Amino acid sequence: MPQGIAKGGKEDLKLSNQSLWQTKAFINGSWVGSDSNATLKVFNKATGAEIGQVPDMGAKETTAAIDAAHEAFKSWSKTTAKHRHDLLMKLYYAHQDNADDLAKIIVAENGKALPEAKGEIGYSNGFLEWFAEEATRTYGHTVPSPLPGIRNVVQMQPVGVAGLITPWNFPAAMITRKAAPALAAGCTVVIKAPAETPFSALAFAHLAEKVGFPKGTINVVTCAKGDNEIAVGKELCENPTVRKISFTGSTRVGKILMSQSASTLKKLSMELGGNAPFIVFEDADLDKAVEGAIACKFRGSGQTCICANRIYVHANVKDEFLKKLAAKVDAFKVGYGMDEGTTHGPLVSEAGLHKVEEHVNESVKKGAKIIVGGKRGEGLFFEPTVITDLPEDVPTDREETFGPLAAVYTFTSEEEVVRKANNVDVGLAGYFFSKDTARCWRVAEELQVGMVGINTGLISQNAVPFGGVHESGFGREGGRTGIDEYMVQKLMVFGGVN
Ligand SMILES: NC(=O)c1ccc[n+]([C@@H]2O[C@H](COP(=O)([O-])OP(=O)(O)OC[C@H]3O[C@@H](n4cnc5c(N)ncnc54)[C@H](O)[C@@H]3O)[C@@H](O)[C@H]2O)c1
Ligand SMILES: O=CCCC(=O)O
Repeated sequence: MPQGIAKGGKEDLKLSNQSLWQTKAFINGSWVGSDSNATLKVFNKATGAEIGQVPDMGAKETTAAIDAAHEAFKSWSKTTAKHRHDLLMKLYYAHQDNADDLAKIIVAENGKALPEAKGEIGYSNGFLEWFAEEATRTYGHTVPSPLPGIRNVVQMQPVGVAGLITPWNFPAAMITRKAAPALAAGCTVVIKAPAETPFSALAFAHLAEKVGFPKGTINVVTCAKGDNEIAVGKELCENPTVRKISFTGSTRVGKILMSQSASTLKKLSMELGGNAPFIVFEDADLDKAVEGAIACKFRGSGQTCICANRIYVHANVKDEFLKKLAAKVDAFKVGYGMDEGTTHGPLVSEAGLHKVEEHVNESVKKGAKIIVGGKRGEGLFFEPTVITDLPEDVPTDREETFGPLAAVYTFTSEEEVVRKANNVDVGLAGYFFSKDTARCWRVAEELQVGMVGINTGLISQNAVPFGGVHESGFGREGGRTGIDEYMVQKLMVFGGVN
């Protein structure tokens, strides 16, 4: 249970590179406070210690950041792809050199355990490297014309200023997954840092400044949750200078941003919530399935958009699966992420904690059985929990828990489980375990999701397209097409070529 209470302030982190810890926002190449001098306090999610304050900005500062990005776009968009590649690689190496410190910043502001934070930094830095390389491959194409004397050329051009709105669950990786392709394409960016975890965003800006990104190419606006967050988001969505919005977060907020962006018809990428099914067929390798469920369900203490939310296990193997799963969950060491041996951290907020508690309590009230955990701990901690015997119409059927709750259902046929798996409005990730090759193809094709893990619980990689279908949003991040989200096709038709 929670350990290390009363520690976790910024000094405890003992950063080798203190300059990574920036406490001002970054606009037009300058570190600035808010116009009103208002600040927002940021807390260590495990210990409750205040770790620092950052400016609480609003629409006015956001407009200044957009103007700066617009000015910088004029020259940045004209740089060669090789130049952008070289600068992004410098940024990649700067991140690699500071990897340990960057991971500690994530532990302090997000709460995940240090090994997992290091994993996030590896993932995050990978986007810088990947998109540095993709910068040089933004090929256009030629099209044979049906008309005489005509030659068609399609060139890829950067869309313009991009507004990037990122969540707290991957404070570093969600920024590089958006900013790296944007910058590689020739766009300039305004990042709205999450209120819960602004320091990783500011460390990113600091390293970008150090390696020589020109002023205005990267701007970071910080703000508190509530009115200012809404004002910043609205300005990004409604300001006609911004030509692209990329958002990762809840479906609820994604819909608001999409409707705000309609006034200026912006190009959009929406990476929204999920409700991932995780299916264990009768013929699955159960040890591998348990390993996959642990990795996928409890990553970030269950606070990832691709976490398993509904674990369906064939009735004939359910008891064995549950026994193995419960033993592993029981062995977690929950606590402050910098403490030796900690495997899992707290939730990010009281609202997040409350949601997990509600999901457990409502399910139990309707007849579900708790196998492990089930209660709040101190502060923002919730015991890693396994429940089973879920009746019809429990919260996990309808929405993602976004917390350390493994809800284990049973099924008896492939048709039944695929139908249940698809019976949600969202479709981000899905997983299943089976040794039957034909079934693997069949179920992978039938699941209505953007990404499917077959005999694995880990699917995230910088080299593959990440994104969903239905109310999980649209657009793909990472992979070969990730840079296209920040580019537009320009058709050039040359006449008189006789
Ligand atoms: N897809 C994901 O990775 C992801 C990330 C965070 C939360 N969620 C989902 O959302 C639920 C609630 O968490 P939450 O309240 O942090 O999610 P949220 O969607 O409210 O917040 C996500 C991010 O969006 C920003 N945001 C919120 N309202 C905004 C607005 N009006 N304009 C501009 N930006 C705004 C915030 O910076 C926040 O960090 C979670 O339980 C989970 O289901 C999903
Ligand atoms: O939660 C959102 C992103 C998760 C991931 O990239 O693996």
